[in-house]
Amino acid sequence: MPDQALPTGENAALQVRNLDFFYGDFKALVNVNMDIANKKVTAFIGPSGCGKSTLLRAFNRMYDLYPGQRAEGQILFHDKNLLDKSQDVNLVRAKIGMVFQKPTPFPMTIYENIAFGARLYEPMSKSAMDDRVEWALKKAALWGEVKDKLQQNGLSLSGGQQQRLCIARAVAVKPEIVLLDEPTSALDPLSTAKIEELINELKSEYTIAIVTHNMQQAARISDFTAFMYLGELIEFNETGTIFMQPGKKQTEDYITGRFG
Ligand SMILES: Nc1ncnc2c1ncn2[C@@H]1O[C@H](COP(=O)(O)OP(=O)(O)OP(=O)(O)O)[C@@H](O)[C@H]1O
Repeated sequence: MPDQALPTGENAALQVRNLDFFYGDFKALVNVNMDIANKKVTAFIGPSGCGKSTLLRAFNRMYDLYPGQRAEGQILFHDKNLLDKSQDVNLVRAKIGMVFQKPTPFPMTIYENIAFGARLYEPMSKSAMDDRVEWALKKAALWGEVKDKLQQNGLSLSGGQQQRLCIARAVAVKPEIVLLDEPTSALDPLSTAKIEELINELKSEYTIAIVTHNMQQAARISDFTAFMYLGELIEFNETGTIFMQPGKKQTEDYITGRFG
């Protein structure tokens, strides 16, 4: 018996409907349908090239930056299709933030790494910004390590700290959803554990979608897991069910390491 029902309608932060995605003529996502649960962690797993990052990048229209890439179908966010050209893409990205595989701090101070994005979306006084920077760094469990060196370059931090800085930068804009694309694959086990702990804390306030190649990580931190293969969503369920009683042979083969 799953300990939580699959998200539907009112408890979904995003509703994905008949989503196809194209890189030029190549169809990388085929008719994806799923709901992303509000204030839960949803993990995306599957072999390399199955479309996990493509799906995540559709959630905040990151692909819009690249000519020749297009999504068809619907991703409903507060009852509106965020794929519609009429939707303000900057607003979508303010509400749906993203953290990438490789830590990507801006080449500026730790303070400015946080303040830069926050300022773009919400002009505020210096003291309000000081508070926001401290708040975001605390949310990302980094404040204690950097509070005395906020004017140091963000690139001077360790890889794990840089990734937490990127999470702080995403959170500083006060998004509703945080997308994490393999956020720990470039990190050592200790930094990975810190980020996993952080994800667990963040989910009380944010909806989180994470792509991971690490099966144990998906099992440890997610409430729901989606298994993808060749651009299709093969199976989506409560994480315990996916790992203990997968419904499809392909899912079972993947999680037991028989392919992928
Ligand atoms: N910019 C691009 N142009 C053309 N095809 C692309 C592009 N990016 C991805 N693809 C193709 O789309 C498919 C899905 O790629 P995607 O990066 O979403 O997979 P993934 O599951 O995230 O893989 P990985 O686990 O290796 O990161 C693959 O066949 C890939 O080759």
